[in-house]
Amino acid sequence: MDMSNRLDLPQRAGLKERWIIWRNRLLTNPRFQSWSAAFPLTRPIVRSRARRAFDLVAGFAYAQVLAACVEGGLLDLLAEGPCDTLTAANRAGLGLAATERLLRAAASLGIAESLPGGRWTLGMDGAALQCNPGARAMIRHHALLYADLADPLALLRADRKEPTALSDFWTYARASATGAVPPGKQGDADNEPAAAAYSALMAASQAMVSEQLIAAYKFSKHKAMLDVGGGTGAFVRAVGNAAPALRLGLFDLPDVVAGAEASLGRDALIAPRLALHKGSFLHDPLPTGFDLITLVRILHDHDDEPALRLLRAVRAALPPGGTLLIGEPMAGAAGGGAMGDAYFGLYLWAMGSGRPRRPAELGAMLRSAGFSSWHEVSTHLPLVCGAIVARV
Ligand SMILES: CC(C)=CCC/C(C)=C/CC/C(C)=C/C=C/C(C)=C/C=C/C=C(C)/C=C/C=C(C)/C=C/C=C(C)/C=C/CC(C)(C)O
Ligand SMILES: C[S@@+](CC[C@H](N)C(=O)[O-])C[C@H]1O[C@@H](n2cnc3c(N)ncnc32)[C@H](O)[C@@H]1O
Repeated sequence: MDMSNRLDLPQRAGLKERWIIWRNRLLTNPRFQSWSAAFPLTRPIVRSRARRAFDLVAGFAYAQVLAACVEGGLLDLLAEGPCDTLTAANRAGLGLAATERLLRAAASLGIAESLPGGRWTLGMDGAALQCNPGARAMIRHHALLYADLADPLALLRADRKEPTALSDFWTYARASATGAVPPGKQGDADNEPAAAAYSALMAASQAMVSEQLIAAYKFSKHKAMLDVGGGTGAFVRAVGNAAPALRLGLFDLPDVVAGAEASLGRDALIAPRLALHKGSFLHDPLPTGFDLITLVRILHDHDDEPALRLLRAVRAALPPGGTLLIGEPMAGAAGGGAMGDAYFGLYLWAMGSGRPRRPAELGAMLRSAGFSSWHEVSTHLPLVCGAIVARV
C-alpha cells in the first residue's frame, strides 16, 4: 500500500492531527531513524523506544518464560530460598542446560535473580507474583487464551458465536451473547464441573480485587449488601469480615450457588447473616431488601444489551436512595496501561461476549438504566480493579 498520499497533511486537519501525521512521517523515515540513533542527545530516546518496540514483538516469549517458571514450580522453589541450578532442574523435571537457559531468561525478565556461587533467588517481579496466588492462577489459565490467540486475525474474522477455548470455559458467555438461558440455570448436572472450574479461578483471583474495593469503599455504612454474580462467595466473605454488622446476600446461577453453600455454609462469622439466591440475572428479578448491590467483574462479561438489562434489574431491586457499586478493570484506567483495551479487549472478544468499558461509558449506561447519579471511586491499583458508585 502506498502510504505517501495518506500521510500528506490534509487541508482541514486539526492541530493535533497535523502534529501526529508530521510526527509519523518523521518516525517512519529510515534516514531520521539512523540520524537520531547516532545523535548523542536523541540516542537515549531511540534506545528506550527500541526496547519498547522489542517488548511488543517478543511479549509472547516473555509470557511463556513466566508460564514455564510457574508450571515448572520454579517460582515456588525460589520462594523457599536460594537454590542451585541442579535443585531447580530436579523440581522442574528439566535437564541442566534447559534449566540454566530458563533461569537466565527469567533473570533477564526480573522473575529470578542470580546470586554468587551459581545460585538463584526470586527477582523483584517474581517476588510480587509469588505472593499473588490470583496472578499465578491467571498465568496458568492463559494457556486457553493463548490457544485462542494463536491466529489473531482468524479469531477476529470468525463469527463471535463460534466456540473457542475461552467460551467453552466460561459456559455462561455464549448464552449471554445469544440471548439463550445460561447452562446451569436449571441445575443441569453436566454444567457443574465447568461452573466449578471457572468459580475456582475466580475465587483464587478474588483476594486482589476485594483488597482494592475494601480499601476504596466504606461498606460498613450500609445495612445489607447483595453481591450479584457473587460466585462461590470470596467477595462476600472478605466484605463480611471487614464489615461485621452487614447483612449479606449472594445471587448466582444454581450450579455456582451450590459451591457458595459448600464454601460459606460452615463459616461461623458469615453463614448466620447470609442469604443465598439462585437464578439468572438476565432472566429473573433480583431479590429486594438490600441497600447496596455489588457487581464485581460482571458487567464487562456482557455485551451492551444484556449489560443494560442487568443494570435495569439492579435499579429495580434497589430501594430509593440505594447504591450500586461496580468493581471491575476498566478501559483507559490511569496507570493501567494496555490492560483494558489490549488485554481485556482481546480476552473478552475470544470469550465471545462483553467488552472492557471506560468509566464514562458505564456512566452513560447507568443513566439510561435510571440511576440518578454516578461517580468514579479511585482504587490503589486500577490495573486490578476500578470502581464506580451509582445512586438510585
Ligand atoms: C524494597 C526495595 C528494594 C524497594 C522498594 C521499592 C518499592 C516500593 C517497590 C514496590 C514492589 C512491590 C510491592 C510491587 C508490587 C507489585 C504488584 C502489586 C503487582 C501486581 C500484579 C498484578 C497482576 C500481574 C495481576 C494480573 C491480573 C490478571 C492477569 C487478571 C486477569 C483476570 C481475568 C482474565 C478475569 C476474568 C474474568 C472475566 C471473564 C473477564 O469476567
Ligand atoms: C467473572 S465471574 C465473577 C465472579 C465474582 N463476582 C468474582 O469477582 O470473583 C462472573 C459470575 O457471574 C455469574 N453469572 C454469569 N451469568 C449469570 C447469569 N445470567 N445469572 C447469574 N449469574 C451469572 C457466573 O456464574 C460467575 O459466578
